[in-house]
Amino acid sequence: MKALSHCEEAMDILGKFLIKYFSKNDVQLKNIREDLPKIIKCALWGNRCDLSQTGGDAIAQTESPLDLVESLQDLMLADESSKIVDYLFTSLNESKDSKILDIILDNAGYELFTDLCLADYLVTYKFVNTVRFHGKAIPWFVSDVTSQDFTATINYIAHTSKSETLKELGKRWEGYFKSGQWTFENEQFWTLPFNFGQMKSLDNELYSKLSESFLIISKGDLNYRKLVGDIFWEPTVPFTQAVGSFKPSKLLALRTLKSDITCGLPEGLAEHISKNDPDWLKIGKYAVIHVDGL
Ligand SMILES: O=P(O)(O)OC[C@H]1O[C@](O)(CO)[C@@H](O)[C@@H]1O
Repeated sequence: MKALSHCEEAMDILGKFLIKYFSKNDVQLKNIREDLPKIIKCALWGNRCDLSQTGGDAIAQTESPLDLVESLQDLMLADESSKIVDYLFTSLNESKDSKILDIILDNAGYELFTDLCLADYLVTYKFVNTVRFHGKAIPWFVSDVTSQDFTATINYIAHTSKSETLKELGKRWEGYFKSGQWTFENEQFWTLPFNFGQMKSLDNELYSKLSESFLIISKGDLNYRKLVGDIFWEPTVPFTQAVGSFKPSKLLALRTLKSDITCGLPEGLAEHISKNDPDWLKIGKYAVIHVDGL
């Protein structure tokens, strides 16, 4: 909760941006096309704020999240966000009313706030109709979201926060849960010692559930490791190949690098960075956006 309340200033900036947007009746598609990648990248960089990086001490995100997106662009080693934006826009014209977004969550605190903002943006502009948030059944990797964290976060934002904007946003989110448009689920698979490639054979029910999805978003470093089998791939091996048999639906992975697994990088980039920045793989400074199925 400290990690969340310490970031109130940054949350307020992002919250104001969204609320201003949501209250306009004449939002142009061209503005959404420009802003959607920024909201996606706010959720990406939210993954820097991870208590496992500081041995449990709260990290404060104090800068404007939207300014950060621009200033951190050079630290993105792969950025396939345009593929996902194209996919979302192309599908806007489909009359399907059952587009499910699944978000495989990572950390509570500021990161969860940015995930909720992204979900709200995608629901508000009808890119998806429902959202299933997948958290952990037991506490996991210091700050991973459990059901208690999830409820406490929405409660804090809707009722305790000092910002009227955040309160408004929190109440919108309570409404989504009341109506059943958003749900929180915490299947056991996420805290079992298996890679996602093993899901189909070990937890077919979950795999089938994810197969209904219009888009799956995987957050963070550990989920990414599980996606690519926790294998030391050559850095240039395509992400799609590293993901292997885990193909329930289209997939978007948002990860800041905190462990020594890489893939999907341009030729020579890994060698170049490791010369100048030997700890590059472990400090959450660099990031990737990878997609599969597109
Ligand atoms: O919260 P995230 O982004 O999944 O980070 C977890 C990562 O942090 C570490 O615990 C330490 O950096 C890694 O072993 C692990 O992959």
